[in-house]
Amino acid sequence: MLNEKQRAALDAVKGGENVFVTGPAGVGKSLLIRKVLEWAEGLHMPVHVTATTGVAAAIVDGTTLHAWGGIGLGERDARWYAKKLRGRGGWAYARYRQTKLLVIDELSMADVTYMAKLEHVARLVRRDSRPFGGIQLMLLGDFYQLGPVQKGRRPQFIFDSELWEKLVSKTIHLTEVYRQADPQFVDLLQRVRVGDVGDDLSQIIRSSTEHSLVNDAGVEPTVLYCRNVDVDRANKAELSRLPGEAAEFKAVDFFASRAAQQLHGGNFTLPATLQLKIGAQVMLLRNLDQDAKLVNGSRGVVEALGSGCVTVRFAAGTTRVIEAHEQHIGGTPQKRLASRKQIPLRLAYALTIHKSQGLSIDVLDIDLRGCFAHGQAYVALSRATAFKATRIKNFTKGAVIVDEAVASFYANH
Ligand SMILES: Nc1ncnc2c1ncn2[C@@H]1O[C@H](COP(=O)(O)OP(=O)(O)OP(=O)(O)O)[C@@H](O)[C@H]1O
Repeated sequence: MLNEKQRAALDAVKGGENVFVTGPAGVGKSLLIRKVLEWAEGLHMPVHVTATTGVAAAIVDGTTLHAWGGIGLGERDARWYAKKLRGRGGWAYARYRQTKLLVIDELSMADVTYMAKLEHVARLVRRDSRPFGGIQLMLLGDFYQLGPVQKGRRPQFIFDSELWEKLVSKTIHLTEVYRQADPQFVDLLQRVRVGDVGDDLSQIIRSSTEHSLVNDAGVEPTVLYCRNVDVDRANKAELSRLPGEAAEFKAVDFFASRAAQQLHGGNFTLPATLQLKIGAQVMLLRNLDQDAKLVNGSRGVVEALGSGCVTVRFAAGTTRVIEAHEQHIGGTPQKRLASRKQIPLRLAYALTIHKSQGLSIDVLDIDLRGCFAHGQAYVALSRATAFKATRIKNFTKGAVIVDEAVASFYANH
């Protein structure tokens, strides 16, 4: 059952508004997307669900916004893309023409320049001068979570651009947090979210290092790190500790052209090579069975290795044979543009905080050493479902970084 604010958001979408749905982590933004889809399916309304990153897209069973847009990184002039899309006809063109409602999840990570280019291309392709060429938008995200990745620079948030007023006609704040049941933990997270971390709170957070994390069905907690190097090191070290030779699964890639390869080759969420041993801790990379709680982010332990399949005992209690899955980027099932076939698993001893945005993680070990980005500590902590099942190492007040622009956006909206 949707709560009042979730219903208001759904009604605003039904009423044709360009809605921005925001609020803390775990308030049901992703759930709302599923409700919008159910409504739109009943009307046979063409809706496209996208997210700003591949990981976030997999959580809501959508594609990346880049795959929807079909303009690569958008480095050229909007007119050039519009001409090319029109001239080629094809699916990218049809997507622009047919989409009535475009859902964009994890908007906080949207790149402003890219979004402005996409909006302009949509107007040109659809020959419609309204914002986004008249495509209705449902935008979701929390700007207190991670922002766009811009090396060495302060992130530029989309709400700070001229585009914002054009894109959003209504903002709805969801406030009821569902991911965590304990009100004290919810309050702790709210304070970390806005950077209100005093000595009292720091002490409580540091006391979490004494929590003994219970293993659910023999699955070790996943450690969230700030940096890729720490994640790779931890995953390799843990795998090498297991006895025996690792089995290697190589992905089978398909690209319709060299351009498709250059554009999409690095965008798959499935790994190019996957090394596993019996006993290895893994994470599922696709939504396999919602009812059995086998979703993107579900963790388990490898029980058996077959040829082209892996048996995993999941923390939720189920054991499943996981077979290769084909991930498509761009194109359509009839006309592939880029695809990768691979077992949808990755080693899950460790994960970067950036890759965890959007996930719920039941038993969580966090190492905040080297925290460098706005929202990073909050994203890590808010993945947890219970404080007692969370351990936070290397916490300092300095790890909680809040961009002033975000604070003033929420003060004014
Ligand atoms: N109205 C509701 N009643 C009961 N449970 C709900 C409701 N809305 C959401 N939930 C549950 O709360 C949990 C968190 O929801 P969801 O993942 O959609 O949050 P989110 O806002 O997208 O989080 P994040 O910002 O971290 O991506 C999910 O398990 C979801 O099923």
